[in-house]
Formats: sequence, C-alpha cells, structure tokens
Amino acid sequence: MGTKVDKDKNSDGSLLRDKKITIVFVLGGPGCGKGTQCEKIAKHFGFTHLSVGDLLRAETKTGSAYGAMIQTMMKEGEIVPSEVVVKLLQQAMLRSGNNKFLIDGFPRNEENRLTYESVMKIEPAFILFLDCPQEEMERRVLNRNQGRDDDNIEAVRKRFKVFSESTLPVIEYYERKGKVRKVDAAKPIDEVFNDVKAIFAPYKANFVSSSNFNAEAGVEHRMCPALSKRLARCARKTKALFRKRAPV
Ligand SMILES: Nc1ncnc2c1ncn2[C@@H]1O[C@H](COP(=O)(O)OP(=O)(O)O)[C@@H](O)[C@H]1O
Ligand SMILES: Nc1ccn([C@@H]2O[C@H](COP(=O)(O)OP(=O)(O)O)[C@@H](O)[C@H]2O)c(=O)n1
Repeated sequence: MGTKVDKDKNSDGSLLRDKKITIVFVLGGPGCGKGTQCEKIAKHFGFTHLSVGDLLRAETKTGSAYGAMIQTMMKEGEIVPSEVVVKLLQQAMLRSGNNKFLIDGFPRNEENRLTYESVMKIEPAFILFLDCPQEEMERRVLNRNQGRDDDNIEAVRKRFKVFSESTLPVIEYYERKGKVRKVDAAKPIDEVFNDVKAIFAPYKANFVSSSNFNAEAGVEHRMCPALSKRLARCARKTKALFRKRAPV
C-alpha cells in the first residue's frame, strides 16, 4: 500500500492482490439458519455481518425511490434487481469500517453473481453453504415470529422454488471452483456452529474486534483507506449501471 505500483495494481479492480478484504458468501434456503450462524461468526471471528434481506427491509423503510418496488418483490419472494442489492452492499461495507465481511443471502442467482463480479471484483474467500432439508426449513420459518411479510406458507414455498432454481446453480458454480464449505444445518444451533467454527478457524488470528453491522442504524466506524477508495470506485460504476437502466 502507498507506493505508485500498489495503487496501480488496485486500480485494475483486483483487490485480491493486496489480500486486505475477506468476503464470505453465506448461502442456504430460507430458514436454514444463515442469520443465526452469521451472528455467531461475527462475534467470534470479527466479521461484519451483512444480511442482504435486512438491508433490503431497511431500505423499504427509508421512503427511497426503490422502497415500494423492493417491498412488493420481497412479499412475493422474488429476487430484487442486482444493481439495487450491490449498491446497498457497497454502502454498508463503506459504513462498517471492517475488512472482513459475511454476506448473507447473496448471490442469490446468476444475475447477482455476475453483477457482483463485474462491479466489485473481489473474489470470495469461500462460500458457506448451510444445507438443510426443506421440511425443517419450513418449520423454522413458520415459527420464526419476526413479523415478516414473507414468512407465510405461500411466500415460503415460492422462496424454496427460487432457491432450488436460481440459488443452487450459483452454489454449483462455486463448487466447481472448489470454494464451497458445506455444513449440515439440520443439527441444533450449537452443533452447527461447532462445524462452522472449524471452517473459520484460520480467521481467528486476524480477529480485531466484533463488528455486527446494524442495517438500520448505519453506524459509522473507522474505514480502511484502501477499501474506502476501492468502494468509491465501485459506487461510481454502479451509478453508471443505474443510468443505463430505465427506472423500474
Ligand atoms: N440449527 C437450528 N436448529 C433449530 N432452529 C434454528 C436453527 N438455526 C436457526 N434456527 C431458528 O430458525 C429460524 C430461522 O433462522 P434464521 O437464522 O433466521 O434463518 P435464515 O437467516 O437462513 O432465514 C429462527 O427462528 C432461528 O432461531
Ligand atoms: N440477494 C438477495 C437476498 C434477498 N432478497 C430478497 O429478500 C428476501 C428475504 O431474504 P432473506 O435472506 O432475508 O431471508 P430468507 O429467505 O433466507 O429467510 C428474499 O426472498 C428476496 O425477496 C433479494 O432479493 N436478493
């Protein structure tokens, strides 16, 4: 960092080279326990937990231009356009001040993955796949009691369909790259976390402090300058993408 050569390296979009940012995608069907496990990983290993579902729900409350569209799509269990999601992720990463991120519920389809790749260009370290039978996920979602619009039987069934038709192919894509770490998520919470802990063990050494990102509060923290610059560049690219598309 700091030399002209290093700056030039970063500007080609390949942040991996300076090994400063760790991104883990956390995937699995609705109710498999992504949020539950991410909260624990964030605490134990100093990652910032970014739940795309939570970011989208927070966005619906801001009265933004996209809020109403997002609300309708989520109620129907549909996947929100990737430009919106990637933009929210960039903003959240910028605010977090961390350089280790758990991105929960993303990429949910090929469009998410391709948009992320073209805009962010940060290869995920690995994909944590919480594998759980559908009947167990259905039970968990219907007992979740968080007052979510989409935790009813019709929306849950649609989300299962979206998961198997759109998200599983993304997991298969990363499997072919040797990046998937699969865990049996049907076990009790602490047993699942034991398996998860073994996967994250190499990240313990770099643990600085727990940083559990609050989507609604948008807390400001200290920002790593390299990440800040990188994300600012990504934000400009996303803006350009938005300009190309007519408003939804
Ligand atoms: N391993 C588990 N065993 C039993 N219940 C669980 C387990 N993991 C999560 N839950 C519960 O299931 C529900 C869904 O979990 P959550 O973490 O919100 O899933 P997701 O983020 O994947 O939708 C929550 O009520 C949570 O407390
Ligand atoms: N990458 C994503 C993630 C979530 N979402 C939306 O957010 C909803 C809830 O996602 P979530 O991750 O909070 O919850 P689960 O369906 O995993 O329980 C999804 O059904 C989608 O409508 C999206 O559009 N794109």
